Amino acid sequence: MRHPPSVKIVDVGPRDGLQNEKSPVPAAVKIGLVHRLQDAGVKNIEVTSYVSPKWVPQMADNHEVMSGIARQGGVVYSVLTPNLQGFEAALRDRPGEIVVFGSASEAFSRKNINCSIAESIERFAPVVEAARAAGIHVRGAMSCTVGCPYEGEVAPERVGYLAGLMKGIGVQHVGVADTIGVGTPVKVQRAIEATLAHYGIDDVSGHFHDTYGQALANTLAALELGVWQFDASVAGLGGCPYAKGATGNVATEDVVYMLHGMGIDTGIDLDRLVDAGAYISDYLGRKPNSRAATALLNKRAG
Ligand SMILES: CC(C)(COP(=O)([O-])OP(=O)([O-])OC[C@H]1O[C@@H](n2cnc3c(N)ncnc32)[C@H](O)[C@@H]1OP(=O)([O-])[O-])[C@@H](O)C(=O)NCCC(=O)NCCSC(=O)C[C@@](C)(O)CC(=O)[O-]
Repeated sequence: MRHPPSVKIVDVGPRDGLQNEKSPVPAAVKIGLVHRLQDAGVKNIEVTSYVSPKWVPQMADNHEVMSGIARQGGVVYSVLTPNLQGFEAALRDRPGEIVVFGSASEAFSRKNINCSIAESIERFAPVVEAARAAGIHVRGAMSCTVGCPYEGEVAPERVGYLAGLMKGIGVQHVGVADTIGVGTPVKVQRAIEATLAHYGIDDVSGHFHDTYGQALANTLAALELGVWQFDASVAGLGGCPYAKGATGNVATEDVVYMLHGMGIDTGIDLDRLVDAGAYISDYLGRKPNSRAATALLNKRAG
């Protein structure tokens, strides 16, 4: 099995990781986290989202956070938005990449919180046209394409269907997302294969939550199909506001530890990444949800 020589990691901790926190996290702390991530060599950071503050109050400070970052050359600061209203607000904050999202399962519509595939595509299709006209790269998050809270397993045909729709409206890159962290390696591989019918390997990434402890195995399974881009969340921050009990993304520290152990370059300094995870975990008053970070912190403490 040949693995890619290097892997691109998008740290989604400041957005996906913190969006679910019950108590407000001050913008200054979020900015501090972004600074620590970039100091650790993370070149892709999903900073915030431009969504309804009624549904996701934690991201209401998007402008303050984006305008407070001391930007480093070579770092892409991405933001998530579901509609033109959010895109127009995001544009003034000069994001490097826009992430749009849609549900493969229509599950969210049943809770009347998100929407059906058709509704979500209708909502974010204008964002794609506008972002591309502005020269901004567009990534599509294909939520719930591995497992879904209401339907369980998602058939690969439905994943392929969603990927085809994304392609049809001009989304340049898609993330196969196990939003609730129920996936196992073979299911992940099937979802990725279905996506690869529409997108080349350079335009597909993996986004795995760790609810059942499978996220690292799922990352490896995707890597074995040639996927070389992954979302991960420092200190394993996060959960899903609409999926009760779902935990955070795979911890960036764990992914980096695994990849470096396999001789795969990430450009990330693991020790400094552990510092970034410890910084936000200290603020939140809990331990990092990362086995590698815990081991390294214990080692430091002697
Ligand atoms: C889904 C919609 C857009 C439907 O938005 P809607 O169709 O306008 O209807 P609504 O009733 O849900 O919301 C209406 C209110 O939201 C406002 N609104 C509407 N859009 C925006 C916006 N962009 N920015 C600011 N405000 C907005 C709108 O102006 C209105 O305000 P009001 O008149 O009541 O005062 C809205 O409910 C919403 O933004 N919900 C939050 C969705 C969200 O953030 N979900 C979590 C992110 S997805 C995720 O985490 C999964 C992912 C990507 O990580 C992948 C994975 O893990 O698998």
